[in-house]
Amino acid sequence: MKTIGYLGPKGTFTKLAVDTAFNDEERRSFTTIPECIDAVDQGKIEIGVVPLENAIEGTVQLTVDYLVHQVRLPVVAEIVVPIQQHLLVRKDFSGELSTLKEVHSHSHAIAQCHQFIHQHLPDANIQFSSSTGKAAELVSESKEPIAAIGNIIAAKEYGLQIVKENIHDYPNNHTRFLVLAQDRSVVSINHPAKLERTTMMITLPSDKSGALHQILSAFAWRKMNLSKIESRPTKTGLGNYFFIIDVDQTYDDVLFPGVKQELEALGCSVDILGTYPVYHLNI
Ligand SMILES: O=C(O)C(=O)C[C@]1(C(=O)O)C=C[C@@H](O)C=C1
Repeated sequence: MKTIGYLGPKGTFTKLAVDTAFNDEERRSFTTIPECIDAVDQGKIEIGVVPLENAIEGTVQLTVDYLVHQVRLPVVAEIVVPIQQHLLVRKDFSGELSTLKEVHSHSHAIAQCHQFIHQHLPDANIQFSSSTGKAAELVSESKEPIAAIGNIIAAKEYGLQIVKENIHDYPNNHTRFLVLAQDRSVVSINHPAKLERTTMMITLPSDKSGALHQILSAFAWRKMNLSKIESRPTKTGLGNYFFIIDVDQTYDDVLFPGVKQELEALGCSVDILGTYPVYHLNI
């Protein structure tokens, strides 16, 4: 039986994404994203699912950085799920929201609810946790008037009440999760894929004027549709960046090798991080 690792503990959005996409594979919870990625890399589990990007807060930098700088694992699928953030407190809490002393959650969840916190919990200390599930667990074990931001499953798993629903600051809140595996044949998601995507990493030669324009031209004249371009530091010195580029089509033997050749001729280095189906799922 295959095992799927996820950012845990129970009640996280990552777990929700896993349960929505997969059937009977075994699940194993990890406290951090790197631990989950390492376990796939070391062959302790076959599949890992980690958050990549949220519609409100953007990229989960830890995931990108760890995959680029530490452990290169193929991305074999992407799962996109809606994200509804709720304010969770213990069932015996009956005070006003303004009396809550602390609000706990994952940094991305906190960021998705900044306005709500600003308006309704101005005196609460913000405490970051390794996941929304961890925050809910912590609140359930505390006697203090504190809250967590998390989902409905976390409320159920940790016996908490939802005092305020849908507290994320913008509608259409979704998160992209990456499915990582050494062998893509072990991954089976029984839903129709919405599209195919290829993620590339491109490092520019230093200080070459017009380099980014030339990179984009290589895709543009081939009519290849980019859905994301983001720069990240190479961690080799100030001003040194690489680009992560998502192309909304599957890797092929004509267009992609052509782009690669053209970019390498410009002095860029090009890596394919994965070519994979994208599943938009409803929880
Ligand atoms: O803490 C969780 O529940 C997670 O699964 C992590 C995570 C994230 O890293 O973005 C996933 C989805 C939400 O956007 C908030 C938090």
